[in-house]
Amino acid sequence: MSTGAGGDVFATEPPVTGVDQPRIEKAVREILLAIGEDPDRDGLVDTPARVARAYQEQFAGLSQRPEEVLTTVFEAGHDEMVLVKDIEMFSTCEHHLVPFYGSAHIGYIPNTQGQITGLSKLARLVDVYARRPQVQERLTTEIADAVMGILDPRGVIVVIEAEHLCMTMRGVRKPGAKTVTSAVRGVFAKRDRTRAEAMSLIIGRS
Ligand SMILES: Nc1nc2c(ncn2[C@@H]2O[C@H](COP(=O)(O)OP(=O)(O)OP(=O)(O)O)[C@@H](O)[C@H]2O)c(=O)[nH]1
Ligand SMILES: [Zn+2]
Repeated sequence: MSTGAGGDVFATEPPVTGVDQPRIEKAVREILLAIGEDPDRDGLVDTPARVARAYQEQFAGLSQRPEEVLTTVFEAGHDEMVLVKDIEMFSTCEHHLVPFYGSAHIGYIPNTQGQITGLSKLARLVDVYARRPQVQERLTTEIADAVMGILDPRGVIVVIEAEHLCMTMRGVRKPGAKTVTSAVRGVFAKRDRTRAEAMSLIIGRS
């Protein structure tokens, strides 16, 4: 369980360049040739352009910033835990460029002014980081650090459960294996009982 403090996550953000679609098209054509396929046959002729469009979507998070997404901040005077669980997420394993997918759960305890954000904004934040080449551990800590850095809550907990297609369809071939990662900050790192309460709400165990 990662317990490091948030803060410098924004300093490591990649530059916003967007996805270069013509370059992807050229590269995909090369890959098709390299696997011994004919990129000009009927079924494949539009594939490079399709993949370029799909990558535009799959990697859209590279040109989004967490602070653009976690915008709506209310002062609701609520200073107890807020937990959004079972946020469906799809990401791309940066080692093999195949999907890993599953659920993200985000809980936080607002600061003493009761600053909260819109619930959908937490799900949008997951997408900002998931739509990048990722490893699950970094995805988890980046979400936690962004919530910490932007909402300044008393604490945050992020748990992600995912299946990696690189472990399912190739390599070790273990369908069904789930990887669970967590990152806790603030009171969730300091207080066992607070963390246990959140964990029991998230996965029914403490
Ligand atoms: N920690 C971590 N490992 C990951 C993640 N996604 C993929 N991996 C692992 O990254 C490792 C890459 O290992 P390598 O030995 O370089 O690559 P490989 O020969 O394709 O490895 P195998 O998958 O074992 O066939 C594999 O063990 C993957 O299971 C992730 O999100 N987190
Ligand atoms: Zn992989």
